[in-house]
Amino acid sequence: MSTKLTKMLLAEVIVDVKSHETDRTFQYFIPEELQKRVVIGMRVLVPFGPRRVEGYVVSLTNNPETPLEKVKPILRVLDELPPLTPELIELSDWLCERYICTRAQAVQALLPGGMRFKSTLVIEASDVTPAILDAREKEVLSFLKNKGPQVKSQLLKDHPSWRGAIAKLLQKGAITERFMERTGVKEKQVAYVVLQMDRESLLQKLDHLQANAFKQKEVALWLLHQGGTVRLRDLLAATKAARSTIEALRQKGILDIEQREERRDPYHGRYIGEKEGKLPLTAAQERAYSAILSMLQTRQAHTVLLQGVTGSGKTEIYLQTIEACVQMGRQAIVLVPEIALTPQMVERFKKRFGEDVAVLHSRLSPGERYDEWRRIRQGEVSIAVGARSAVFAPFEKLGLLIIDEEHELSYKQEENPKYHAREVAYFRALYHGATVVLGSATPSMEVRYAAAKGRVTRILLPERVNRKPLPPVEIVDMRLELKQGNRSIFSRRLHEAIAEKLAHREQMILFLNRRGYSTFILCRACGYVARCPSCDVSLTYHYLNSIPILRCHYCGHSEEVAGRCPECGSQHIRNFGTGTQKVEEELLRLFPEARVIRMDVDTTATKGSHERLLRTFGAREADILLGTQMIAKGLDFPGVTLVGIITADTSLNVPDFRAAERTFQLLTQVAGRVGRHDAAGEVILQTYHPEHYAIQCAVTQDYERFFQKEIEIRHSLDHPPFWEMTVFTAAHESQKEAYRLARETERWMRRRFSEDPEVIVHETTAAPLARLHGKYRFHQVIKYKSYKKVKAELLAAYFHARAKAKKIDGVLSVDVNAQMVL
Ligand SMILES: Nc1ncnc2c1ncn2[C@@H]1O[C@H](COP(=O)(O)OP(=O)(O)OP(=O)(O)O)[C@@H](O)[C@H]1O
Ligand SMILES: [Zn+2]
Repeated sequence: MSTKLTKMLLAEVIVDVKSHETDRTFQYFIPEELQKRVVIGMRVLVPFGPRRVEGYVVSLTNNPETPLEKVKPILRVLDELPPLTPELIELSDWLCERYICTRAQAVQALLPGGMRFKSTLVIEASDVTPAILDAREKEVLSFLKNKGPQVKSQLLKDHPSWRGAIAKLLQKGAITERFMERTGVKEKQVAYVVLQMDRESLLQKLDHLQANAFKQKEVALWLLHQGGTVRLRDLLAATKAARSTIEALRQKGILDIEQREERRDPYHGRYIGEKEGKLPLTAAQERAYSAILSMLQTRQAHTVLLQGVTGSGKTEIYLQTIEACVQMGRQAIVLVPEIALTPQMVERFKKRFGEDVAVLHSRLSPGERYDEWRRIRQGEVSIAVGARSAVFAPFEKLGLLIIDEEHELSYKQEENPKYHAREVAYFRALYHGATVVLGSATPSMEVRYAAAKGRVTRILLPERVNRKPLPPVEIVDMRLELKQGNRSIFSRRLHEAIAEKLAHREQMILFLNRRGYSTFILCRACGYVARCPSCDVSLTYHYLNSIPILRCHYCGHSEEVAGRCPECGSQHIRNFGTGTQKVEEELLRLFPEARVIRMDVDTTATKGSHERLLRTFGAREADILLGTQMIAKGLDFPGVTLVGIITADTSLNVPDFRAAERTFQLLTQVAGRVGRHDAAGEVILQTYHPEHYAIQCAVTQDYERFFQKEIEIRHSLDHPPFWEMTVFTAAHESQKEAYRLARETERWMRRRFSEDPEVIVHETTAAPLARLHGKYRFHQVIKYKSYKKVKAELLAAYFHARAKAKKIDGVLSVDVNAQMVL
């Protein structure tokens, strides 16, 4: 026994349990038979309380923390290759520290979601029926008997009032609980038929078969003809053979059936054979390319801001620097915002690099994601293109990390860990001595300011590749339109332009950053506005299969539209404001001959719909592409000669300090969709705020002027990039409790930092979205110059207030380096 013990090694394991109390590593011993496979970074199955959960080995040791008899064993190893590299383990530690999350959350952010091992607590009625049950208990029991086994947490969520009854029924033995386990996605195994002998021996063998075995002969010869290995499914389909025929051949040793792994390919080998060569670079591109290349060669971490107007050929620079990087034996990651939304981008990478590219984004099935991820982990590809989470692509020799449209808010994750892809890229660049390239026509204030301070190298591409000027932008003041009696969505100018383009068979893009039919409905008699019962927002009017319906864009609540005001009974209840559905309806009314494609969250919900709509438009089978911000970036259609901005004001009215920046960026991006090719283009911009600097600068597409103006405002208001901002959000059904909870963090931080000029502790205030999902929300904002200084206290304040939150059933969350404060 004792000799065995000295041989035994222990593993320090992060367990998949969602709680700050279990946020440390646990020791497990490594059974003899798993000695070889339990290595650092490996995913294992371990017992935890009554459950079996997934865990991640972060180190190995021989020093037990508790008596060895009490240490439980690792049950199983879940992968062939450890999914976490040493770098990723370090990165997960950094994520915890930087964004205040649990270690399990940090590790899971690094791995493709589908591979997680899940165990869920299920309850069901037993055979025991106790004599005495109260009404509630009877209700629960009959529910379970009718509906069968239920996931406990879900049931409690749906019926919070059943909690007590369920506990009592468990005590009485009337219901039982058990863990239901589900392993995550696995390699896809496919049955193959493999010939077991060479041609000569096969022909001999077939000669000796009985004369009536002609089907067996036919199948064997077909297999020989196919080269000896085919999928079982294909063989059955091609030869129409029965299973028994195959079995007979197998028993004679002529063939065998093997399970082989088959990669799921989200792009089905598309774009193969459509390889595209590189373009000769323009002088400006060449300068940018050489600058990035020389940084790559230093093998030191560098950051470049590639600031190029729309159509300046940034993508070509990405492609060529990646090629150079791969030739150096290193790897590259390219992040694009919501890649599923830019199939044109994927296409360019696939056509340039073919099989050397893995694509990662949320619209892939879990199996496809897992396989693409494994192609990266196993070193089969050198390039990963994807949305935010692709920044974690498990490459081991990273050279280049490119973030396209660097200013996009979607690079910040809104759930734990609330990381910013740009910051993760910096971490990885430092680890690997890699270069980070941040590309944008309208850089974020943070990055442009860092360039001004010399922390980031700025490279400018001031002109479009083809020297085409940026399109002229014409402002239409909608207040004047109204004064002059035009109540339509379209100004006379825009109306005219649409008619003219239609007559010339030219294409156009119409932009409105608001989906649904109208913004809200209002009773003109009493002022009643239909609001969500659980959120502090008005409901949006939609048409769903031509039936009007009211919807909450935050919680998904929907209800019928009343014909009369539910408050005063008046019939003067009308909808106000304009969404994409209403614009579409108006277009069809005013221009019945126009072929319109509407693109927003509602029309692109199904897989592939986004790509299909864009392809239709690209093939010029439609005249007008109408959409939300989904169509603002990355698109390049030569047939488009007009961009119409229905209203520039939607993002301006958002109660957030980035509203002006957002508006300027969006408008510049949309305007950039036109005039990129031979045909001249124009932009018509409708607004009620023509004098606003964000709109004025967008009209002249003058980024630098915008930056100067905005940076002054940020400075005078103590906003980022001068200060970093962390936000505590407290939520509770009771307004008072929500406020008190947020106040806890304020008090804590004040006590530590009231004298410190480099930390600003703001007063607790109601959140702009003051109620959501039935809970009141309060914000408490901390601003500081150095995260290092506040880190420990932020964490302490969070733990302190979270303990209170637990007692009163409230929710407390913290967002470090918050991007949006809603
Ligand atoms: N060196 C080159 N020679 C010829 N054409 C080029 C060259 N570089 C880029 N192009 C073409 O110019 C167009 C614009 O380039 P690209 O899409 O790379 O610009 P971008 O800066 O990424 O634009 P956006 O930010 O608007 O998406 C593309 O059609 C591209 O094929
Ligand atoms: Zn709601």
